[in-house]
Amino acid sequence: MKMMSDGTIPEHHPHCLGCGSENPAGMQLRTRLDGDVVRGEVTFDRRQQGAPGIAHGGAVATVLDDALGSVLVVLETPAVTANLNVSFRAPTLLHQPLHVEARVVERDGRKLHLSARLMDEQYTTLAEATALFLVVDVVHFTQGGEALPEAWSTWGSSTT
Ligand SMILES: CCCCCCCC(=O)SCCNC(=O)CCNC(=O)[C@H](O)C(C)(C)COP(=O)(O)OP(=O)(O)OC[C@H]1O[C@@H](n2cnc3c(N)ncnc32)[C@H](O)[C@@H]1OP(=O)(O)O
Repeated sequence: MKMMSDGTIPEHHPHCLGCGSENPAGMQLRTRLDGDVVRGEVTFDRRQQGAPGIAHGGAVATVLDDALGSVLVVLETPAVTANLNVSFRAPTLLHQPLHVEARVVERDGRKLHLSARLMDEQYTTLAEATALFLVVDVVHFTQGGEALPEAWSTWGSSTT
């Protein structure tokens, strides 16, 4: 389970490499690796609307969680969100190209402390998240009762 050779992270649901599913709620978050930081772009539309013309906070949180999930590709470590804290700093407008970034803050055994930010075109912060991800065995994902993508068969095998 790795990123593409050009540093991009496959455009479909980024932490579901090879599963073929789309981003949650139809959001087209595209991510790539820039050094140790996952960067991406997203534009919200009416499907993610909360107040008129403004993205729903849950949609904003979803994009941040999705970007955080992409960090797992960088770490080559299966993990899940245990805790996600989102601060909404300014309204996130629909139909505007936005920037997202996510990174590792600290790793402490199974605990991955990650952070992410959503910014407007001028890189003003709209929302930011801190998260605790916990490393799991890939078997965790079989609880849904569905077959896992072939690309996941070696996911986590290079980590302790
Ligand atoms: C590629 C596939 C997708 C990748 C994921 C993308 C992001 C997602 O959307 S994941 C979906 C949402 N998340 C989930 O469904 C997770 C559901 N929760 C679980 O399965 C479990 O609670 C799980 C695995 C997180 C933790 O369970 P478990 O492995 O038994 O850990 P547990 O023993 O309870 O806790 C381990 C440590 O973490 C701490 N911890 C656990 N949960 C939390 C929490 N919510 N907040 C703070 N600390 C926590 C515990 O206190 C403990 O700390 P310590 O070792 O210091 O005592």
